[in-house]
Amino acid sequence: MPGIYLASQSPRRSQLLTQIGVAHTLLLPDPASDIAEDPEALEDVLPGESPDAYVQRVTLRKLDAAQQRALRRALPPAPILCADTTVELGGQILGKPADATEARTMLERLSGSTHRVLTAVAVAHAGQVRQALSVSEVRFAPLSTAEVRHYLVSGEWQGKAGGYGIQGLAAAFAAHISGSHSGIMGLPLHETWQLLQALRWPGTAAGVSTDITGTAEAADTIEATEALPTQALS
Ligand SMILES: Cc1cn([C@H]2C[C@H](O)[C@@H](COP(=O)(O)OP(=O)(O)OP(=O)(O)O)O2)c(=O)[nH]c1=O
Repeated sequence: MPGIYLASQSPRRSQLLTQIGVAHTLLLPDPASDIAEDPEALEDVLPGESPDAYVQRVTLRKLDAAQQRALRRALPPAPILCADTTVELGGQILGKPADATEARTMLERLSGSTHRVLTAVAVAHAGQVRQALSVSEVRFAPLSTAEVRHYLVSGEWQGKAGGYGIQGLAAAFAAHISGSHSGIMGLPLHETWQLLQALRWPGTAAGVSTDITGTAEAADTIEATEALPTQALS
């Protein structure tokens, strides 16, 4: 069963895709042209841009860079999937903290309040681009100084939008969540599955068919994962 291309350096996104049985190959930037094609270099928020518009724009930039990468490498055609996650508090975007001091500031701001986690996912295939936006709300309990310090020492804030990962220690801080748990982690699985189904891609055909039972569907998708183990194309 053919796989899709996942253009993401985030191991979580690959794990989440595997969780729903979508075989995939990583399509990562060339180390030599990292800066030229790295859309994060173009991640500045535009004047007046809303967080929702921002996260979708960045995702489409990532997708565009990934499509060019696939063309340059003359890869066999298959859907290319990208995503971007950002945290929004009081209309302000909280990206990935650069260091522990910035992570502390973010955690102190998130403490005792509700923020939104936005994850945009986009897929390109056969001249079509489809995109979805997952919006979740997370309410953090008031955090003590000791809790913040302990969290900073764990290092789990690194590389995470808003300075925390819901899949780790910070789960203890989340008093209430509404939306998509996988979306908060970086890849909203329901929306992703819907996008892939809309393409009628064979790797997700089990989900497209209407005459397949739940058991057969699960067997199909497991087979698909095993048939093409995840590998990096860097
Ligand atoms: C809020 C939150 C974010 N995150 C992560 C998801 C994303 O990996 C990261 C936000 O960074 P992104 O820029 O979305 O993604 P990335 O740089 O890790 O990977 P790539 O651009 O190559 O796809 O924050 C969690 O893992 N858990 C959480 O609870």
